[in-house]
Amino acid sequence: MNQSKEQRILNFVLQNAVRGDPCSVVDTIDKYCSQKEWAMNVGNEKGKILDKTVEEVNPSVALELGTYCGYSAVRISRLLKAGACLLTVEFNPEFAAIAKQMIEFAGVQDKVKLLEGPSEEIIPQLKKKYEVDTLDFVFLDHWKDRYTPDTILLQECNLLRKGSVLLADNVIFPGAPDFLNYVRKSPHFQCTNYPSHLEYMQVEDAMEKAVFLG
Ligand SMILES: Nc1ncc2ncn(CCCCCNC(=O)c3cc(-c4ccc(F)cc4)cc(O)c3O)c2n1
Ligand SMILES: [Mg+2]
Repeated sequence: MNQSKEQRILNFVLQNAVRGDPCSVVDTIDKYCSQKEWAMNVGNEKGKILDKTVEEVNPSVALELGTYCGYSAVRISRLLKAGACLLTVEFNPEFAAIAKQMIEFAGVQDKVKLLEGPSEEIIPQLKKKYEVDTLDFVFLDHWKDRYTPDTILLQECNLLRKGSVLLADNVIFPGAPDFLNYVRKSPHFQCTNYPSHLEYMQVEDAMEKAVFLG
């Protein structure tokens, strides 16, 4: 049974990165995916926008939708203060298994909780099952046509508070036009666009920050 691309990425990290060093894990994934096999990690250019936003918000409780191999989970959790946590949601069991190993190798497992399942099922469970009050930061990087329904679901579940920050990947490519429309037209969000490029490519992309106004 030949290996998946995601397994090859993990193996490259296990053999080339420094155990317990999240930065070396992130850099090693970027090295592999820029030189050997493209993969849908947020990447280093958009990753720096993600870093700045996480540092600005300094969240106690963060949510990520779409874990994939764990690149952005490692990237986000390395910046979290003591006692803060990232809940990351992945519904593909194979990707979740890869991400779990990636997170443990990076040494950030105490800050990250990997939840397996579709966002639409997990979000309504966050308060009762995962003891979340409200979310300080949400990184949207899952199905692009789930960004809007899940943003509405987060509001319906009272998981956002005045000042909660949403950051969405890929709003240009592959694109999330209905999400841009929704948050930019809504009186409940203050939006900022960050032009960038698709990971490891010279294709235009962007991230959108949407601050919940209550
Ligand atoms: N509801 C729910 N709940 C939980 C979940 N967990 C996973 N999923 C499914 C997520 C499936 C992957 C999502 N990500 C992307 O599709 C993505 C694609 C590209 C891309 C692709 C082809 C190109 F030619 C160029 C660019 C680049 C990106 O940066 C992307 O993030 C879930 N869904
Ligand atoms: Mg993405």
